[in-house]
Amino acid sequence: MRPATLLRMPSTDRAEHLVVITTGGTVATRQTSKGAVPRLGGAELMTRAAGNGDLPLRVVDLMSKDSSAMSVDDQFRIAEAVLTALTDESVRGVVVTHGTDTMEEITFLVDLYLAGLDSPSPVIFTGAQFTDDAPEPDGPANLSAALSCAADPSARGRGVLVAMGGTVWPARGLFKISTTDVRAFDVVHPGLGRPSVPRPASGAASRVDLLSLYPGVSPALVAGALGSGVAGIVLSANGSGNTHPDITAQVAQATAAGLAVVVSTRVPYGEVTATYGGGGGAVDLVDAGALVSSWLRAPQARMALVALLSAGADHAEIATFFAASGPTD
Ligand SMILES: NC(=O)C[C@H](N)C(=O)O
Repeated sequence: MRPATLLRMPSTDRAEHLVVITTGGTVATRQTSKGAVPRLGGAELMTRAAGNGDLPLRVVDLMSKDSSAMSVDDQFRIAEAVLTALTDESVRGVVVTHGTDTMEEITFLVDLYLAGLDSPSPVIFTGAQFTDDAPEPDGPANLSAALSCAADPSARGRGVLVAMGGTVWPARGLFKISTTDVRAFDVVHPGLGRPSVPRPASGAASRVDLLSLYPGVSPALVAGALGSGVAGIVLSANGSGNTHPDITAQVAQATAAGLAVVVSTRVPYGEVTATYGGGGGAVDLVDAGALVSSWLRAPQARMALVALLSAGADHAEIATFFAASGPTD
């Protein structure tokens, strides 16, 4: 494989190239006496990668963070960097290196905005499960695969993709399935719709909480969120969107106060449909004013709600978005 070449051209006279945006994550991580932390910048990462063919690379070292430590502002900065890169006509594709812990959120957020653009250029995220100084780091192969994918004409127009562990996944429906396996991800369904959301003028304007529900959960969980100034709540409920009746009463209070409440599930696969009643079923939650996210799991449903509320979407527009996020076939 040919080693990566870094672009050294003035910005006014650029040849076709790929942009690599680095953000940290295990792919850039080394062991220290205080645990593994991101240490490598883009130039060092590129010495380990190939696969970009004849296309030179322009590297943007945007941040160096573990993905679990990202703020929503960081996530919007990453989205902005990708979308800005795509405005340059000489950019054939964008690769983003990122931690795997919250890969499902960032790839989904970027795809929400990419879906509203007229840009077929591939946007490929990648990362690693093993640190750069591990005996067999997976980062170099993943990075090379991401560069190949970004340079591959067949990746054009497919939205944000994730290349890792020898597989390429779409962003919509993605979730992390293993803390250690190189096959780190799966999707709830391979062909989900890609409704877009308008970009807000200045990043995320709305805070959304994600609450995990379980037998015996305290209704104070929802009450606490309601009193904390959030604009929306996503419930990671049980089964096909069910919970305890005490939660339903709190949801009714939250929706009456103007909050958007969206029901998802902690179950990885299958459709969430309002089927059960009994006080805490999804039928009751919908009666209490909640919306159902039939396919997007809680982390991506939360990101959707952050973007929708930041764009000023109302209840009907939020419902339309989730209805359009199911399988297209
Ligand atoms: N494999 C990884 O990248 C995990 C790391 N904690 C991160 O998300 O940044």
